[in-house]
Amino acid sequence: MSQVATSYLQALEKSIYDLVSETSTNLPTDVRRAIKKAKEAENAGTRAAMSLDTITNNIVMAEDNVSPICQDTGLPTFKVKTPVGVNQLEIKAAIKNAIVQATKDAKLRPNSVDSLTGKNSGDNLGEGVPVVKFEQWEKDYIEMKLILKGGGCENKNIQYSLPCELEGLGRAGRDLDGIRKCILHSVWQSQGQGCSAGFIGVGIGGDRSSGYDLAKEQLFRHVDDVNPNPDLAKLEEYIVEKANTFGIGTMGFGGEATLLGCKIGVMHRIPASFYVSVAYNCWAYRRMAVNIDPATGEITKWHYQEGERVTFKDEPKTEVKSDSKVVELRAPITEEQIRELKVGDVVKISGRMYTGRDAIHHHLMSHDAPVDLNGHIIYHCGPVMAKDENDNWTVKAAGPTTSIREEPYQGDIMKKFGIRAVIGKGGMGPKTLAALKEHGGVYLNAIGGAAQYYADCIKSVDGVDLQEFGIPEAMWHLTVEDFTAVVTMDSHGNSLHADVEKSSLEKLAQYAERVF
Ligand SMILES: O=C(O)C[C@H](O)C(=O)O
Ligand code: SF4
Repeated sequence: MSQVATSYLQALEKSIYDLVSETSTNLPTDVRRAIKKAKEAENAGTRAAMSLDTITNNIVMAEDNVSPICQDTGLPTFKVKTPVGVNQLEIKAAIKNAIVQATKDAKLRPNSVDSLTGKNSGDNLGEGVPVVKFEQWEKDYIEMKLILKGGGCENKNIQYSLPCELEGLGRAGRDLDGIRKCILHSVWQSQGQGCSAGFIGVGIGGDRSSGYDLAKEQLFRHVDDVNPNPDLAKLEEYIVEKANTFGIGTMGFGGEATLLGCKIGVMHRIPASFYVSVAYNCWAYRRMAVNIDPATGEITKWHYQEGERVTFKDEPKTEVKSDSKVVELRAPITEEQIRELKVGDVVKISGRMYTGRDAIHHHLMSHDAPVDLNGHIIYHCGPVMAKDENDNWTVKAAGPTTSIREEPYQGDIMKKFGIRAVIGKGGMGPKTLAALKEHGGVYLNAIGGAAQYYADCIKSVDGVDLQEFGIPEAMWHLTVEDFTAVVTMDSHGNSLHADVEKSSLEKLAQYAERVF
């Protein structure tokens, strides 16, 4: 291969690596502005304001450390437009190489799992992973867009087939008003589980797959653009305004900011089908795009950076509200200590905790635990890990994962092993709530996506079990200091999540009347 061709390929790979690293570690300017607006909407001292404080601290830390904003770096999805004549096979190969390198450098979590065997490939490659979609265009440069959309918000995507019946809103018919109801419902059903305050992309029409594609395509629009279709522009504005009256708030803790953006696209459908597809994206809205010179492989432009840059540095700190009790916890914890905790209390944990998520919960149902969990704390977390120069594990990113997935197991496992506390995000359901009451347990909510903030609380990694499940799913033994979380389900039958779900349903029901 000629010298020119080699240096083009090297430069291209480096450009893609930079795109991946930047997307994972540095939120775009338009997203930062939306988060700043959310922060300004919250009353100082509330749980929502404190959570947003943690989120903005985390954004600063991720940028400074050049480390993932959230540990779940998602399913890397590239959309590439190329001038006629550019070799797409070379671009695909360069994307794969860049992904492997970014995974080695802990800019991405190894996230590609064989769906049948459960084996993690370790390098983010796999059948259909990463997702790369090409299109040709008339322009003379390459445009490459990337979105790293995590699993928790992906799980909150929803597709409606009209006509349908919706909780709180009644019948949604095949017209603009039916569409309006579906979109409002989609935000409500997400609660805090997709790490609200979030952004939604909506696709009207198409079939089941093209509808979702259209919804996801909307996530590449600028947060502050205006839809060229006046009906959709009106609907987008309406949805953001009304969704922010639901009172779901950041992480579902209650509050003013629930939805930071709504972008709607439309396409034709066939007579029998009428889909409204909604793609929910967490606040950690990691999407970026670059233009690349096809002669040199160099980046010529970064997108989403227009306007005033919000750094979140040197912002005044929100103090913990005076009526929240702050309790220090250290495992092993007694039942008496747990029974004293009430919903709304803030806990600061120091000492040992163990990670455990989907594979561990499934495993513990039918196996012994590798360590004594009596009185201990399980953290629903799949971290990004790296080895330091002495071959010791270090934590690169470690926020909570969505706890509701463990609902079928959690109560049984707590009782079986004597676990006293679980930390996660988004809350859990009635089965776990009943078990917390019976056994003397507590659910602690951490701030989803705040992976740098929590990684900083982890002072050492003292061991690991069940590593065969892959890095995110292994049981990591961590020593933490001042790891802060909020009691959102206590041992007296109280659940903030159940309360917010109920009150937000009442708010949703106020919008049942026809508007469009
Ligand atoms: O997989 C994770 O670490 C988190 C996930 O994105 C989630 O929101 O549950
Ligand atoms: S943990 Fe939250 S912020 Fe991170 S990917 Fe999942 S939904 Fe997004």
